[in-house]
Amino acid sequence: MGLKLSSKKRAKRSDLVDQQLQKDLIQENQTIKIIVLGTGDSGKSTLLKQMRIVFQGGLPENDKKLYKDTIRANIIRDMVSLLKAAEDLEISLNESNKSLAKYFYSSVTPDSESLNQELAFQNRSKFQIPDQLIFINNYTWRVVDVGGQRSERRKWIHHFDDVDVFIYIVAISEYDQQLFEDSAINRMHESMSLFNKTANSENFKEKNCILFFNKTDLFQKKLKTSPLSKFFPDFNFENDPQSGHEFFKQKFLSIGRNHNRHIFTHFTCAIDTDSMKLVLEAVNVTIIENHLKKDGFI
Ligand SMILES: Nc1nc2c(ncn2[C@@H]2O[C@H](COP(=O)(O)OP(=O)(O)OP(=O)(O)O)[C@@H](O)[C@H]2O)c(=O)[nH]1
Ligand SMILES: [Mg+2]
Repeated sequence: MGLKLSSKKRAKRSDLVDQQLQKDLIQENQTIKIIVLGTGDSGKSTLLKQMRIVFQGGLPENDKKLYKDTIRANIIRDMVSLLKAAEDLEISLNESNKSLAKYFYSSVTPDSESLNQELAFQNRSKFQIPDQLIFINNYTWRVVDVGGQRSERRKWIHHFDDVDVFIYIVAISEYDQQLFEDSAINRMHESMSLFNKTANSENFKEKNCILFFNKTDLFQKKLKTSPLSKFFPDFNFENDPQSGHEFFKQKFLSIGRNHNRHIFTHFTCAIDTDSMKLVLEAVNVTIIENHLKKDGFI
């Protein structure tokens, strides 16, 4: 039959299929799926931006444009809030402020907004690109960045399959703040309870974890006026950053520690690219070692 391949052709085709399968396997082996979790505002998306700056040499032009529009929209929205508050509090504006006010009010009419600006007024999570690729030498990090507020967390489960590395971010400066979603709840308590739920869940309980204590810059500043013991009465140490770091590190380690995994900790200021470069290089080593161990290479 004409449709039958000669045995030589069949062998060649089979070789090609084998080669492709091998290529796919290598490609697959070298893709590392990383999920970044933590409560709202802890710094997850900022960490991802720094990963792209440090390992990819910057952000793509399209993203920059989107951020520019978002920043502009946020400024306008916040100015309008301030102006409305001034009105409510009967604070009178001088002439130059009045013309500025007119400009800001007119900027929020629907027909004067670009599509991006309009989008910027919606929930910030809509701007998050949940799944981003970062190329580092022979490896591809597939980094999943989710929204951390309570309403966003129900979507997390869709990203839990095949996770290789679990990063959890705590905003250490939030020890004296209440949740945006529920003003009766302390943000640090929320973060500890969320860490308990996720780190000890079926999906992650045997996975190594990289734990970031972020916003150390704000933590340092805040301690001067907002004593830690006021919010955590079991903090019986000097009210200084080092003691505070150690205190929260032990709290989180005691929540997540078990015999099947390591928890690697880092204290970070995610908005500082120079310091994040060093942290992310250390994280890269941890991630590669983790990957090689999983595949039985070391
Ligand atoms: N001062 C300071 N600000 C930070 C730091 N890390 C992040 N931020 C700021 O904190 C805000 C929230 O950061 P995001 O990265 O958007 O937080 P997120 O965890 O992605 O928040 P959601 O997506 O809402 O869950 C942003 O304005 C960041 O610039 C830090 O280490 N220090
Ligand atoms: Mg985010």
